[in-house]
Amino acid sequence: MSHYHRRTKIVATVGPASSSPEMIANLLDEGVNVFRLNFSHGSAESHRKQTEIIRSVAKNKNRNAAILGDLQGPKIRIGDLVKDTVELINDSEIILTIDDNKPNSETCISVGYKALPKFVTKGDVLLLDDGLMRLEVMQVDESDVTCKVISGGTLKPRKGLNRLGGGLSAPTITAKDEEDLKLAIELELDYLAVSFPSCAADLKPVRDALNQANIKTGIVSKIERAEAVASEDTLRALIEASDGVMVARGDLGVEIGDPQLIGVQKKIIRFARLANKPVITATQMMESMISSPVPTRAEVFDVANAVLDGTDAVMLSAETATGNFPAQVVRAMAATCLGAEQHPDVKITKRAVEETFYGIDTCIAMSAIYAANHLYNIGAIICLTESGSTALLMSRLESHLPIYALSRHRVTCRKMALYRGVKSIFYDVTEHGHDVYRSALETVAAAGQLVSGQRVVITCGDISGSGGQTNLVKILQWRGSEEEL
Ligand SMILES: Nc1ncnc2c1ncn2[C@@H]1O[C@H](COP(=O)(O)OP(=O)(O)OP(=O)(O)O)[C@@H](O)[C@H]1O
Ligand SMILES: CC(=O)C(=O)O
Ligand SMILES: [K+]
Ligand SMILES: [Mg+2]
Repeated sequence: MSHYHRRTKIVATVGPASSSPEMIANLLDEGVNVFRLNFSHGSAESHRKQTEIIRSVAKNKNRNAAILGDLQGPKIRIGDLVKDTVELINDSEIILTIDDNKPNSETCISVGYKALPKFVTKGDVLLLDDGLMRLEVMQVDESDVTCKVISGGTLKPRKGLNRLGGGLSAPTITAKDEEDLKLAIELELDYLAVSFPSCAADLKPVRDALNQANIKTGIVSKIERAEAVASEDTLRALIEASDGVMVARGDLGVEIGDPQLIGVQKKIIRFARLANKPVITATQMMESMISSPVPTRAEVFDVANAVLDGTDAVMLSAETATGNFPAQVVRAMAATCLGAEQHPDVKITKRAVEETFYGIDTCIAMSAIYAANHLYNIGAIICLTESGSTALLMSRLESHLPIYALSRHRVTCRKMALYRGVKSIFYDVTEHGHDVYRSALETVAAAGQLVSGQRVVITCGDISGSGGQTNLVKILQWRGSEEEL
């Protein structure tokens, strides 16, 4: 009965194509673990309603799905255009202006970001619409930036503007973000993504607000600015100050260039795992499935590559928010993850062999994975966890075995939905008295995991239920529910 489970988690952005209870149910059935609400789109009321729908559908299905809110952040966008679309012709000249009194035309486009002329200089390359169009800065004066079109195309209103190499800075938390932060706290979202932080200090307003509200929402830092990856120390400190990170390839790719992004993705994932933080790989993973029922082979390999890099989760954006095939893309992604996870490199860990552990819980978590990976006839790893930290530590090491994380806190169960290889089950340890091990094994067996005779590695604290730290690892044999242990 023991079967292989997908370890890599799937984050799906909810939008007009996926907002109904029926579609949320479909997406859960196809394997979505985390739903993303993008605060760049939709009203507070729509996000409130969506949160309610996701929670009630997940509850009916007895699924621990997390919700991730994604702040808009200081994304620099062009303003409205003189027409629905404007053609940018190669080698022609256009002006980006911050002067609100200047009339828009096909060659004069307004930009709300007032610091633009201060931050760009002659020779800079500016990218529009996630890099689809390219401009070179020819001349800068007080309110106008005159550019030559290097690579033209059809421009739509309110598209993003980036500078190659980064450096277009604005405060990380905008007035809109402050409102959305309040909403995230009101809704007690499981995770909140902060857009465009350039260093650890940028997270402080969000961290302070969450602490003040005394809620467990985890901060996910979106790595999408050249500055955040310019130095390894900055990147490490940013990851350390976060509860998780996202490789936000849409903006990061246009700032540093796709050829650089290949190595940077691997580095961010490696640093996150070493810092014991979960990591999401995002954007254009199966982009063609917005309008096609099957992914391209290149997309399948891009998703697989992120899995082999060690990502906890892969993310879908417009594919599920506005695409024509939301359920099919989740199915294709799930199948791809399962395929990639067959690679021997991600089944056994080589990490930590020469590391010194400073915490007892870290040592227990690492020992449990090593024991499980090397023990004959083992069916599962089980951890009893209050905050989920043991499950997170365990999932930083590669294994082919499922980590069953049993917690009596609903919020812990939901947050663990993001961790690679972890299956969370709601289980109130305080109701099981002296028979905790047996009931824990029965719980996992009921989930369909264990075959009689298989061994199980289980970790817990000696005073489970009081929040005491994990200090015990035990190996037990499952002999079926009718017999004695
Ligand atoms: N809630 C929503 N309502 C309407 N459209 C949405 C919604 N969420 C996403 N979309 C659409 O899906 C596209 C891709 O989704 P995504 O979340 O990546 O948006 P984005 O604006 O590119 O992201 P970001 O805000 O991170 O820059 C968006 O450009 C938008 O057109
Ligand atoms: C997700 C996002 O914001 C990006 O990829 O840029
Ligand atoms: K956003
Ligand atoms: Mg972005």
